[in-house]
Amino acid sequence: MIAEVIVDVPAQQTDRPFDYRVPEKWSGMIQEGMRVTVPFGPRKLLGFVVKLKESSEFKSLKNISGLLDMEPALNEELLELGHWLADETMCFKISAFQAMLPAAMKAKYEKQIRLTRGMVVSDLLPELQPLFQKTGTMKWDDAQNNELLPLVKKEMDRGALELSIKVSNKGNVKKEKFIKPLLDKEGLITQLGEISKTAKNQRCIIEYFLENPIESPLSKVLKDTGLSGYSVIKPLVNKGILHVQERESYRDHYEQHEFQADAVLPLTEEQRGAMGPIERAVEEKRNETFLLYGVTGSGKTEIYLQSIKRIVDEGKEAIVLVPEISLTPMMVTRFKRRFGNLVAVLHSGLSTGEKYDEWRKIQRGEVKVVVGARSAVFAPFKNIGLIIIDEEHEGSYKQEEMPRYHARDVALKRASYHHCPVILGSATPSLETFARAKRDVYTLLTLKSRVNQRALPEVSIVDMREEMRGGNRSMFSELLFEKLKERVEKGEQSVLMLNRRGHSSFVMCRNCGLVVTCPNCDVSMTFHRVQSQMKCHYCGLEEGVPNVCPDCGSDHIRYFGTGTQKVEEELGKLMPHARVIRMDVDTTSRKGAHEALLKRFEDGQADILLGTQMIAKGLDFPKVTLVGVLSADTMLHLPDFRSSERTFQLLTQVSGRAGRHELPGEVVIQTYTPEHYSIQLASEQDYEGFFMREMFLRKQNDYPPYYYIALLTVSHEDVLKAMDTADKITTYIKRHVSPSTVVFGPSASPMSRINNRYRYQCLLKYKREPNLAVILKKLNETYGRNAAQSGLQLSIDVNPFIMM
Ligand SMILES: Nc1ncnc2c1ncn2[C@@H]1O[C@H](COP(=O)(O)OP(=O)(O)OP(=O)(O)O)[C@@H](O)[C@H]1O
Ligand SMILES: [Zn+2]
Ligand SMILES: [Zn+2]
Repeated sequence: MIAEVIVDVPAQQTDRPFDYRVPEKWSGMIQEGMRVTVPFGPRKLLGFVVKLKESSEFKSLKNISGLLDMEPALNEELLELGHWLADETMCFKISAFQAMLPAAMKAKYEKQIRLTRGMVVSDLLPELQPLFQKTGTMKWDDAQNNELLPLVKKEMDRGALELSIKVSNKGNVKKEKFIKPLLDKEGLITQLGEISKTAKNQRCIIEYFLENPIESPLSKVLKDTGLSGYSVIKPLVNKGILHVQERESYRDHYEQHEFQADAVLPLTEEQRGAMGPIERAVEEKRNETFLLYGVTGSGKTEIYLQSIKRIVDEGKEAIVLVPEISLTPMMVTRFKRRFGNLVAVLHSGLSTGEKYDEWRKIQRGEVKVVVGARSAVFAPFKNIGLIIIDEEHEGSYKQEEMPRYHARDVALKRASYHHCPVILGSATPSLETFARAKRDVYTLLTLKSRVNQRALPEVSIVDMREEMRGGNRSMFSELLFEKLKERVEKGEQSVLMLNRRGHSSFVMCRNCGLVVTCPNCDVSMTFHRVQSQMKCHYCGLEEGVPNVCPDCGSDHIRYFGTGTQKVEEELGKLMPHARVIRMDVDTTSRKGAHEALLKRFEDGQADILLGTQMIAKGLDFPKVTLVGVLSADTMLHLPDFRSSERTFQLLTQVSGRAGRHELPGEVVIQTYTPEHYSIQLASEQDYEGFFMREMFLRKQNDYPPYYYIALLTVSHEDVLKAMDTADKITTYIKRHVSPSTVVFGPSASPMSRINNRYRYQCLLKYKREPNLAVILKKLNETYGRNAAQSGLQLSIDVNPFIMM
């Protein structure tokens, strides 16, 4: 039997299957979708079996050298999905397959030294013998660290040792010992009588099993008895009193949490109206896409929960996608309380091992629901009954690296395979989605009011230019300051959002106005207070703050702008009594920090939650009655056609955090452009007004959803090379597209240099471009082929989400 294998080399030349012979011993076992190891040139590589066949057109084939899976890592559907993903997003097949699997299943390549066939340990130099005694191999790194390489080299030259590569999973399966008594109650009592009084620990263990005569993990036994180490158990195992078995176990991030089951809420009339069509689609196994368009706090999540309940009751599975930053403990709790152990959670806060374990639970069908960020759309369920994408407009659903996929597209593709419905939910749907709903491509379900008719918060806009003219130089307007103070006094909570993009602290010379920029990228360096360092957020460069201006030599060099740290400082000065929790990349980078901060706020240990965009979504705190936006317009002026849309969405979302429960809410938006329609309409919470206005502009400028776009970016260290290639590419495209497609460029990218690479781009706008796939493929082949040698990089983004 022959296997077609896609090997683990993400490059143009290797982006096709290679034929290998399946050794006789594996002929019944090997299946499509399994991971194997194969010899490839001088190396050994991981690969995916994509097809099994009887014969090959090639004569001399190498054998598959190892099996990494006992079950296919990718089932038939996912394998097919991988091919589709590679075609749609112009990525390598291997990148597509790996994107669908947890990181733990990527290959770990380890150099090792082993005895050459026919050699025995005693043939080696005496110093090396003990090291090869056990397995006949040793790790290259160990040899290196122990200065043994010269000896090893000698033996290799003489042919006694050889180098090999061990391919294994990056992550491992956790094993745990499980202990159970082999004797009944009476037996244990008898043993207790026989054991010496001084063997306290052994007695303690026996007494434990008298109380709990069931099998328990070693860790639990030790924890409950306060003893440590397996060594206290071992004598009892040797005596035949206890039995030990090592088995696989799962690492559970939520082990410490207890989730109490909660009641299903009786739906409001509006909610029932939306549930009806979803239920019918589920019943009829119809592949229908719904847009659940409901204002913030209208009870969308409750509808998700109840729809999923139906699916699970039928024995089917559901995928729920939530943006990474909304995947808060609060959200997880809602699902865990409803579905208990049937829920798997996948988010970036989990360790590699925890993610791997959640994935295995899904693959084995031990859970029925997965709640997760973008990549959870690839959950290896076999019988999907429903896919939900909450906050469907969110940018984090688009992956900004290879494969550049959008989770929404993948969800729709999977739903059509499984003949099941999809629910897209949002208070501020993306223009693309709402337009489709208006044209009846998607079924529109609307929730106009908040649950229990709670009013949407009242929004005031403050013109910061006038504050300035009035002599207020603080970052707080008088109105916002008054309201904040009032909340602190009344013991109510406030949320303050600083829209950070482009407004984080920078370092400037007050004498000549120079702003310190990154030497590798054309962006200003960001000042970080804690380490007193400047960082470039694009290339990662870190530098100390200069004492004198590099340009004019003045020592009046200071940091400026309103980073969250700066706001925190100012709050400390203005309202020394207020307790503030700050949430930004700096305070949440440690594992679990995000959760802990939110918990403190929820428990009422702070008056003000101050943060970046990450606090805008999903939070549902009863005592929050005020939301303040410090600078609404920082995103408005970015060179991206979606900047108004993003501003509108963000302001609406963050406003929705106020007054969700008994207490009414208020919102204060500070801005330098109060007249802008995004800000005006967000303050009126008028999504449809915004939609009309923005659609008009998109139509005028030939942008999505009227046109599709594709963005090609060329980068090279040599500015002329980058420019010249972009020019060639643009010319090629212009010559081959149909007349209705518009081609722009070549032009410098908005981020014209990142990490010392100059960037040029070419932009296509098209309604229907039958040649697109062929053109892009051709360009990829031509310019991707020798990427390593030429130093040229071409990135192709079909339907880009960020235009930089
Ligand atoms: N039928 C119902 N009866 C009573 N309370 C409900 C009902 N449905 C939802 N709620 C409650 O109303 C609040 C808001 O509901 P939910 O979080 O589901 O809204 P949402 O539309 O998903 O919110 P957002 O998108 O703004 O995060 C929650 O506290 C929820 O428990
Ligand atoms: Zn200066
Ligand atoms: Zn940089």
